[in-house]
Amino acid sequence: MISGNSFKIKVPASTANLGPGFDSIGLALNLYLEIMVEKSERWQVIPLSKELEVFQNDESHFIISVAKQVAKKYYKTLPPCRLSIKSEIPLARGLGSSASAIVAGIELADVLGALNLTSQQKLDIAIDFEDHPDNIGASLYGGLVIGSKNDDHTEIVSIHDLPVEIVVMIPKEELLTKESRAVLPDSFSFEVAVRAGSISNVFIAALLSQEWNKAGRMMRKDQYHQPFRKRLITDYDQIEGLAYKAGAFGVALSGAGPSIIGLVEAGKGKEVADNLSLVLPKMNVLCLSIDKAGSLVEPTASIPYIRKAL
Ligand SMILES: Nc1ncnc2c1ncn2[C@@H]1O[C@H](COP(=O)(O)OP(=O)(O)O)[C@@H](O)[C@H]1O
Ligand SMILES: N[C@@H](CCOP(=O)(O)O)C(=O)O
Repeated sequence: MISGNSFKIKVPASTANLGPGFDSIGLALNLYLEIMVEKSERWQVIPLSKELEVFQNDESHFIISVAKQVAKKYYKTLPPCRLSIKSEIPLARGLGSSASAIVAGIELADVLGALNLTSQQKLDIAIDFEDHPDNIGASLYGGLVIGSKNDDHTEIVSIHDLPVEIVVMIPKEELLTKESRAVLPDSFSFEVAVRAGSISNVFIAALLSQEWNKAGRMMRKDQYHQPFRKRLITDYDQIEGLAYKAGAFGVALSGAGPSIIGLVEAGKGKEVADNLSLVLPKMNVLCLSIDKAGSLVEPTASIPYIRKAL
């Protein structure tokens, strides 16, 4: 439990779906949203990253608004603070920036309102803001998460020892998740739903048993969203081919896009990313690893990170 007048919140980015795990599978990435929080006379936001300068700098800021809504659920009022925010997570590129912001808002409310929420409670609250557990689950728990949202409860399994690196190919253009969800069908036939579910099942089983090529084949066969979203992504098929050729065992749209991920066996990511950046000069190609900690809160006195209540 953090007390005192200043603390820091750190939340990882995430990539969702990994192809066939639509709205269910997420992976936390080592790119971070970081917020220094200090008590103040009024709510104030100081953006420390250029990309964040577009947002409101008062209490209408998204992260503060989430925190206030969470506090209200518990009949609490939060004391005003100054938030100095920096972020390595590009906005609207399919790397879960909105989920990271939501998780940061929940952590903010938890500390300032002394709510002492468990991870499961944070997850159930986060689901009210973003209806699918893939990104928020990964940002909260770290690692690989497989989640299922049901009427009153969200179940999550999180796995922290997957020997995989992630090469992310990020275009300059943004694509809002809302727009990318708008091209998806309203329903599937029973036959397609069964096939799509079986592909997702084999994918996750193959990934966990480290049958990399089988996992990669299943990523390519996704039926839920990629066939419909590909047309929104410039040169998807060509980039997918280049990523396989460079050594990725599986390639997929990152979340709702437009970024594309290549999954690579641990230790080979840098070489694959270096090769891809040569052939994709217009994209920002990063070699990332899996964040294992999930969201963290630490006092700014710089004592080691404190884990949240489980
Ligand atoms: N750090 C942040 N501060 C304020 N708003 C944010 C932040 N990060 C994300 N958002 C909001 O989330 C939107 C992007 O969400 P979304 O379309 O779901 O893409 P992403 O794939 O990055 O999550 C941004 O345009 C912004 O409105
Ligand atoms: N399952 C969601 C994931 C959206 O991720 P984001 O990082 O693009 O917000 C979807 O595919 O719509």
